[in-house]
Amino acid sequence: MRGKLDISAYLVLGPENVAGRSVGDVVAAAVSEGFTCIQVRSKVCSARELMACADEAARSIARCGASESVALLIDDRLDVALAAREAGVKVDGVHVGQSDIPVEVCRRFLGESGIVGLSARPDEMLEYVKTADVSCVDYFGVGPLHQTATKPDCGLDESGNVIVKTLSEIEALVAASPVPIVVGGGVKRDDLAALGKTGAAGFFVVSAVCAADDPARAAAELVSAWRAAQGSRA
Ligand SMILES: Cc1ncc(COP(=O)(O)OP(=O)(O)O)c(N)n1
Ligand SMILES: Cc1nc(C(=O)O)sc1CCOP(=O)(O)O
Ligand SMILES: [Mg+2]
Repeated sequence: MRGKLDISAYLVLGPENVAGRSVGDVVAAAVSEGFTCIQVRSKVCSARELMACADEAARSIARCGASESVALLIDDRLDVALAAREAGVKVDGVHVGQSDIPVEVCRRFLGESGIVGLSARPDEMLEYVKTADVSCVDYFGVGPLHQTATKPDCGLDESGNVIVKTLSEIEALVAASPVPIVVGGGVKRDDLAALGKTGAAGFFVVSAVCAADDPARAAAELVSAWRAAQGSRA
């Protein structure tokens, strides 16, 4: 799976995001419409609840026949990823932030075939992307493109102001980064044409799919807009 990792259309979700639906149903809607990567992320679930969510997501991916092409990652929690694997759930890796388990430790426990995504440092991001040791990292998650209620603490500077990433900053990050970059934070369909031109490997969303009236339709529109953006590059 690591060699085939595709972060072009990346859904991040937990039970608090799905507006009364099930995580499994929203994952199925996204994967059946072409989403390529799923991350289970919850700031309210217990470890056991996260394991159950991962199981639900993995079953939906399997029902779509995509277990060998769509990666399933867990946000923050290497312990949950390993425990879920131990319980027979096909978890492919983790996405960690700067205050989570270090990427070297994630790599050691997940093995060479595991996937490790890392959020780039919000301060001095360009310098960080240029100089970080990426030997254990498969991609950088970068944001926010826009302020977002889904993660009110993202992009905050020392004074508590939200600093969003401009398209030219993203372009510079992509050019400087030795690993692919996926961009999120308030991303909607209308952002994708411009985002595609930055050279980012993909986009990640929570609410554009999870809060939509029709998640499958929203997912299909996002995938189609991203593909159109890729087609018009060059
Ligand atoms: C793909 C992707 N990119 C960035 C993040 C943010 O991760 P982090 O900075 O660890 O913040 P939390 O998601 O843990 O609040 C992400 N989860 N996924
Ligand atoms: C999990 C996450 N990380 C971000 C970052 O900028 O690092 S923004 C974000 C949440 C994105 O949710 P929505 O698509 O609903 O805005
Ligand atoms: Mg995190």
